[in-house]
Amino acid sequence: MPSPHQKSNLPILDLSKYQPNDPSSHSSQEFLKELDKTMRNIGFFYVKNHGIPLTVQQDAFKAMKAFFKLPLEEKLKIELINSPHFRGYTRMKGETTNFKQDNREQVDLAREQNAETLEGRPAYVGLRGPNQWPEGVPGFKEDITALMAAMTDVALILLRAMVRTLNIDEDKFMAMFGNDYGARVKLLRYPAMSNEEDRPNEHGLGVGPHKDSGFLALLLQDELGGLQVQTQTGKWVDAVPIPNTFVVNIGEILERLTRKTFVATTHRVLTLTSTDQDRFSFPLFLAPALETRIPQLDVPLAAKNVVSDVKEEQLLQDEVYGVNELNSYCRSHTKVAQKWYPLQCTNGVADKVITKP
Ligand SMILES: O=C(O)CCC(=O)C(=O)O
Ligand SMILES: [Fe+2]
Repeated sequence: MPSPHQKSNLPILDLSKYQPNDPSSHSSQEFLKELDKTMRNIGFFYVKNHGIPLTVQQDAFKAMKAFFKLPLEEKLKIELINSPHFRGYTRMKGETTNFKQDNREQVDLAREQNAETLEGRPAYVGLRGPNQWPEGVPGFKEDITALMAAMTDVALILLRAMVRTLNIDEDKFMAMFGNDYGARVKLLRYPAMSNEEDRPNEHGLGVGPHKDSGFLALLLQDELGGLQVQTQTGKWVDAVPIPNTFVVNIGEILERLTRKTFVATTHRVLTLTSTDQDRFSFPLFLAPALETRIPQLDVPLAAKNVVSDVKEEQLLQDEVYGVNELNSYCRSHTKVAQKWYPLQCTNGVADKVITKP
């Protein structure tokens, strides 16, 4: 079982203070100052007054719960293995993080895109494509899409604000990933420790320690808890659920870009022993276009000694973002990766080679 942890007062930022069209206003400046401080320290915070209506949040959660209640054979109709774009359903314990099986089931979705010809192109192009939508839950696509879209808007506002705190030209920065940014979501169900049918593994981790690979993640969690963040000194603290807030954490791109001025947050989810209810959450991951070469900004390497349970070799290895994203699928969804990318995912590491015709 994971080691004991401590509760902490993680920062809560008020997004209504920030006016993206008037970043010099007093309240915008206040928000940016607080954001800057948070980003340089824990790199993890709650956002309140985000403007996403409760009904949008609740409808999406209802749709997600209804999907997970469907019989397994129904869920398997949209299984991830059908999709070279890594979109679809993964059954309980079907994913691996930090070398351990996760205790969760999930649906992966992303911005709706057309599949592209792969011939003569880098393998990661295959990550773009359509979603698999289930048929058994009326209104599922609409409800999930509505929350996804609203969260993408908030994530983009936050990213621009983060860029602003670094004194970088926002538009120049944004042009780097243009209209083709990636916005992926996961619908997640973590069974309770007492769940007989889906008994979690004894290691007690819903998902093991990891950093998210993109710019940032925005997450809506239910009221049960279990999410934890690792501080830069290595302590695990509870991200206690706060109603009508979203949780934000920094991804690896911002760490690489800023030469560790911002450090990607290490986090994990515990399977709680104190509740007999299943936990649900809905993270959105904002990332650059797959082709983007991730530069390093002209800033000094931050002199920080950051403790993390995530090993360096699990982190971004390549300057092309798409190579990293495919890399992480090679590790987390081995079977799907072996079916669609057998050459590229040799030894669990995505090859840079152009797809063979
Ligand atoms: O479910 C959560 O609270 C966190 C999920 C997460 O960190 C992830 O899927 O990357
Ligand atoms: Fe995560």
